[in-house]
Amino acid sequence: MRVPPRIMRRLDTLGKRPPSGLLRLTWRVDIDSPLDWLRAQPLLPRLYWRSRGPDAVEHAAVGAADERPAEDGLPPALPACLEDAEARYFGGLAFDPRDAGWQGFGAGRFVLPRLELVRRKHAAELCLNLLFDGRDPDAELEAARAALLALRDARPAEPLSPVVTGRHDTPCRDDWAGWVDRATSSEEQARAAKVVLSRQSRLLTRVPVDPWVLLDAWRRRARHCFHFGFQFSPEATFIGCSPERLYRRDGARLLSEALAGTCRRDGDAARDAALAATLLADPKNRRENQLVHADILARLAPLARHASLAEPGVVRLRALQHIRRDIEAELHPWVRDRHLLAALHPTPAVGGTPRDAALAFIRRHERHRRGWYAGACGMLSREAAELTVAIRCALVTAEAVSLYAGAGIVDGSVPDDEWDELEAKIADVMSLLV
Ligand SMILES: C=C(O[C@@H]1C=C(C(=O)O)C=C[C@H]1O)C(=O)O
Ligand SMILES: [Mg+2]
Repeated sequence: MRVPPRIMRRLDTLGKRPPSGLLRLTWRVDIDSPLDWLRAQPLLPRLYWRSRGPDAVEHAAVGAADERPAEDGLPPALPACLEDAEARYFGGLAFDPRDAGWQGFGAGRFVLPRLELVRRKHAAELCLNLLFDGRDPDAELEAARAALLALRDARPAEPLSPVVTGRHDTPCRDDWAGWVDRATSSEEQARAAKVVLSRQSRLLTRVPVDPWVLLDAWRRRARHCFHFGFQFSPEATFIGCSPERLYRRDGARLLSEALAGTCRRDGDAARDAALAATLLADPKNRRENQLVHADILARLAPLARHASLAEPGVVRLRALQHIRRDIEAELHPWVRDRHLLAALHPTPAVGGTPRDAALAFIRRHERHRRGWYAGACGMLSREAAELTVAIRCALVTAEAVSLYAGAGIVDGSVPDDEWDELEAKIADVMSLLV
């Protein structure tokens, strides 16, 4: 891939008198499909992030100019030299702050990419990040040159074909029914009014699935979702299309939401509307949602000057509908993303409430490792941050695609119905693979 000569010349002049802090060198590129570009790049990590909504900007990134592991399951503070910069870190946190995470992913990590491709509606640009924070400036320039040399042209993909040869569910249906009965028993209900239980469906594949090709096909069926992908090693890639925002922060203005409570769609507008009305009136589904917004508002209270809750609405996805209530808050000026993540994650939409009792139930029963499933992932910067709740996702390895789905178990939950809800939540991605 051609890099403008002025960028190379700039690196040469920087060698003579290196600056301090972050330097971003940017140039226009002619790239229509950031995912086709990303899958052609040899450099790791490979990262992809697109926020929700029709005007969202696409980010595809490779390599690391800086990398911050999240210790204690909390996101790292961004380095002081970046406080003024436009630097964007991409990454995520595992679901359980006590879990070491999946192999290669860790409890959490955020990366300032070496190269970031940013695509807005009609234009794309590449940005090279150089960090002069006391490290050897020559080594930094050398790493930047090597990253530029490694750049490859976008490579259009072969379409996906069915590749699944087997499926293993953890838990199986019987164990699931036992857990739901247990979580809804009066004894457990006294401890946790809501526990979100989950399942891993490991789909064995005849040939390795290209995670970026799968994400590209999936995102087209999940238009009103966040789209993400994280690959830190050749062995495993985490991708997903999640409808759920953990939060978006613009300066001190915060948007969050309670997304919980689910029913199917019927392919017909009138029947969809009738199902949505039933959903909004259903006590079990209302309870699932109510426990989420009550917890988010309570946790925001010490961090915000004020916070407000919108009326319930229904989000329509391809095969499902969810109850959603938007939350808006004005944060105190001292609040950082570390505080927000520590307070909000994991919300009762994916953990349960009270948090400790729900996590204890999950740790006691679930045998698969959630890793980054139901974690928080997205983008952090000084000015703004946005994180999605990492649901509707898949971990892609050479031999298998593992899908994850959970359901909020509250008083009134019926094991078979909750199992069907899990099936509906993986239906979109399944239909691309089998
Ligand atoms: C946990 C998941 O989804 C969550 C559970 C929901 C529910 O039980 O109704 C709905 C949306 C999410 O809050 C998942 O998709 O894995
Ligand atoms: Mg539910």
